[in-house]
Parts: sequence; structure tokens; C-alpha cells
Amino acid sequence: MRIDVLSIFPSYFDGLTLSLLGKARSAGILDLTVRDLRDWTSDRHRTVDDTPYGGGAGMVMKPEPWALALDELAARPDDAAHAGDAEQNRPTIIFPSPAGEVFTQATARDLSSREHLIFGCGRYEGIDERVFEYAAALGEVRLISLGDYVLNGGEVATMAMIEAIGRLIPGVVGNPESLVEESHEDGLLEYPSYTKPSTWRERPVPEVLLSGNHAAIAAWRRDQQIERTRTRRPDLLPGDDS
Ligand SMILES: CN1CCN(Cc2ccc(Cn3ccc4ccc(-c5n[nH]c(N)c5C#N)cc43)cc2)CC1
Repeated sequence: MRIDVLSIFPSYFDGLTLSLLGKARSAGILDLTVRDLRDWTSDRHRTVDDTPYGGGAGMVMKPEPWALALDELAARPDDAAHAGDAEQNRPTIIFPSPAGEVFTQATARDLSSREHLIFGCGRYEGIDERVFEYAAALGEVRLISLGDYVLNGGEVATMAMIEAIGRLIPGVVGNPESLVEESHEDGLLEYPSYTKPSTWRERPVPEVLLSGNHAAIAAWRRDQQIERTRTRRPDLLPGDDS
């Protein structure tokens, strides 16, 4: 998979050279490039924002640098490998946005199957709306929100999405088994985990986990998942219409 990130704060993504994603990049499983949007400006001040038409607080990101950057990234030579299949060749262009669809594990799984993702990290009060229309001619455009709270830009959301997507790419996580029993993978929150010592500061590990009875352990874990989901996230339970 290829991932391109556009941001005016590219160093935000230095953390992606670490740990599992860093190893995946070194192993060639993940081709990730972070670019500074200002590289597509032409004035001395490398301007990317301006005042909003119609008034209002703050600044809006100018469309032209985005269009020039997306033109270049959406047509990178790697796509020539799929020159024959136009649809396969088109990237998925993701703009983090408080006005977007909410990012879930299902979104991560969907996006992890794509060939080429481009993340456009906005700042200020957002990006000129015409950029999203322009980008639709280059690929599938998705406005995606990390959740119902306001961040200062798209970088933190992009980091979270890349981590959630990246760990689903075959070969990134050493033991694919660990991707199965996770919160949200089966629609429920995960069961509690314990390790040595079996009693820690007078707190014992639940007896069933020491029993060796795998059927009883599986049943206890499922019960824990259901109980945790019922008390913490009833909205995830089937039949909940909240
Ligand atoms: C006219 N007014 C109407 C109210 N808006 C509100 C507003 C819009 C953006 C920002 C800052 N910002 C800029 C780019 C950008 C991308 C993602 C996110 C983001 N926030 N929360 C998530 N889950 C996010 C994600 N993912 C925030 C971003 C701040 C405040 C401004 C304009």
C-alpha cells in the first residue's frame, strides 16, 4: 500500500518511523511519504491561507496549493503499474474533517484494502470547499472525522487513522491472531487481560484464567465482553437504537 500525507506540519509524522509502522516501511510493506503542502506555493511567504469570503473568524486554506499537490500525488509513477485499470489506479483521498463520517474499525478495514491513500491535513478553519470537488476528479474523496470534538487540524486524526489502517495490512502486525480478538472487531469491547504475577498487591487474577479449561475461559471472556459493552458502550449492542 502507498500512503501520501499532505500537511503544513510534516514533522508531526516523524513518529511513523517508529515501531510496527516503521518496520513495515523498512520492509517495503508500506510506502509512506509525507509532503509539505507549502512545496506547492509560489510566493515568497509560501502562503497557504487567506480570509474567508462572507466574513467570519480565522482563515481558510487556499485551493491552488492543494490542487497542484493532489495533481502530482494522484498521478505518481507507481500508479503506472495499474495504468490499464483506471478505477484501481485512482487513489482514495481522505480529508480529516469535523464534518466528516466518523472513523470506525469498519472504516479502517475498508481503507486497509485500498492500493493508494492520500491524506490531506487541513489547518486553520478548514480547506476551501472547491478542493473537495476538484479532488473528486482524481480519486474517491472521503471526509472523515475522528470523533465528536474539535481538533486544531487534521494531523492527529491522520496519525490515528494511519495507525488503525496500517496495523490491518498483512505483514505489519507479527501475529495476525492478535487482530481478531480486539475491541470492535466483533462489535463488542474487548475482554480484560492479565499477566504474571497471579496475585498482585493482594489482587488475584480471575480463577477461571488459571484453570486451563479453555471452554470456560472462552465463555468467561465472552461474558466480560458483553458486560463491558453493556455498561460502557450500550450503543454497540445489537438492537440498541440509541
Ligand atoms: C465556519 N466555521 C464553522 C465551524 N468550523 C469549526 C472548525 C473546523 C476546523 C477546525 C480546525 N481544523 C482544520 C482542519 C481540520 C481537520 C480536522 C479537524 C477535526 N476536528 N475534530 C475532528 N474529529 C477532526 C477530524 N478528523 C479539525 C480541523 C476548527 C474548527 C470552522 C469554520
